[in-house]
Amino acid sequence: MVGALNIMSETGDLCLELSEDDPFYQEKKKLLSCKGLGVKETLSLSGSLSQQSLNVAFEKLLQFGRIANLDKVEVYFGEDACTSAGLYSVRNEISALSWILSLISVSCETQTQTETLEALREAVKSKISEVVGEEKEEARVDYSYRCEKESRLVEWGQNNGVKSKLQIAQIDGYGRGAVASQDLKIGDVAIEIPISSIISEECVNNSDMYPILEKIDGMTSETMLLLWTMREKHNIESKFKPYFDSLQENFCTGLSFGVDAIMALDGTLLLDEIMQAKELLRERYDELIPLLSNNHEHIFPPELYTWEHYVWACELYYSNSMQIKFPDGKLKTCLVPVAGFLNHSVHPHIVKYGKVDLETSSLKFPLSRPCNKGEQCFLSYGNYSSSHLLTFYGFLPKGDNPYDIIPLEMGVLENLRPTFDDMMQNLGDAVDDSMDRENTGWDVKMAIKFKERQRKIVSSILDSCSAGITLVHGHLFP
Ligand SMILES: C[S@@+](CC[C@H](N)C(=O)[O-])C[C@H]1O[C@@H](n2cnc3c(N)ncnc32)[C@H](O)[C@@H]1O
Repeated sequence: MVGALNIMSETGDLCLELSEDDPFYQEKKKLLSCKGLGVKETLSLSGSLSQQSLNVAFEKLLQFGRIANLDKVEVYFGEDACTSAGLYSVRNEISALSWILSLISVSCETQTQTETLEALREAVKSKISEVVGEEKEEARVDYSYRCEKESRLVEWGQNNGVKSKLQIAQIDGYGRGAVASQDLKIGDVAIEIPISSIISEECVNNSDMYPILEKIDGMTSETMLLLWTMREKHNIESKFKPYFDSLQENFCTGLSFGVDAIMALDGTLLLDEIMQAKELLRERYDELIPLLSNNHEHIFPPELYTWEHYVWACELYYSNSMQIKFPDGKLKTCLVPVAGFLNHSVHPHIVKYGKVDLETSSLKFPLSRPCNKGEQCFLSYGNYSSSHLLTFYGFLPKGDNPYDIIPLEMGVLENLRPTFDDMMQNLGDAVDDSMDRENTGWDVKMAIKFKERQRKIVSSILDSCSAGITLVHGHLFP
């Protein structure tokens, strides 16, 4: 819980409090104070409020909610990431607004507060549509694709306690995705998965691998799970067989980029990111595999632990795993069948999903903004830059990605311009459109697309530098 809000019915006050359990309590306390707010705030909602007082109350509630709902990256950038309109990120805005709504909904209200709270609820809902307004679109479903493996997994889910209000389909530009099968409103749970249907370290702990792996120095629970997955994928008796059968044979992330694609990335920071990630994987593999071959071939069959199988498993975990907080308080890396079909968006419907519900022993995916029947339901994987998404997930998000733009200070504009001029030169000229795209590989196409985007960003930074410099000069030498 990121904060608390209660209504004290006798006085009609609304009390907000930042929870001391918040992992970024100190940082958020500072950010609140920058906005003139404390960790405890009271809003007076007694009687019927004028429109102006209501606006003031809503603004205060939103400012508090935004800071209480900042995630790790947003806390790190803090005020630097805050726009003049007070927005930190779309994810944060949706998160803050749905948080406010959920708190208002559960509050006990007296007769006099009903009207005020209803007006506040309306204000929150209209703000949510304002933030994501342009993002409502029907999913373009490819009906020629017969979702056989996917349907088998959905059926397996139903037999294992999975509840879903989404349908799995092949969607243009996204691979498989989840489409709302009915109109869903804020707070509705789109998918619910019992913990028994989640793949986590428990699976390794209950397997014959565990006694061997636990004796290996420096072995982490993530690596154990990776090794378990590499073998379990081929186990025809596996409880999770329909899940493994539904996975792609090739993930097509940046880690699988071939030489031509790597060359096409020349001059970008992504080239370094991919090369470093690949080298790290190779080093880990070379250290790990000899430890398994020591007399344990029956448990770790060498043909299942090849370099190719290892990269596949790493790509699976990079692109499909989730960090889930379990009732024992531990954060565990998990694979979550069915929910793994949810794609990412910078305008997500689901932002809060990382914690097992104690009452139901299940993982719930509640909506933070409405999703109408026929629309694709999106998750937020996190505030990632395009280079991270391409390296580890193999896609570039639609439209501009706000996390590509590092908050810049006016004072450093002069210093930045030559750096970005150099970067622009290194990126070279735009690719000739007449290039033979028909015979270009998927990886080269993606590399070229990434480079085009980088060119656009660097060019827009150069424009901003020039505009900023002109502005500063204008002030100094009117
Ligand atoms: C958790 S899976 C989601 C389901 C996936 N589409 C499938 O067919 O299995 C993550 C992968 O989905 C794809 N993906 C997720 N969000 C996307 C987006 N906004 N645009 C394009 N592809 C996306 C990427 O290939 C990513 O590695």
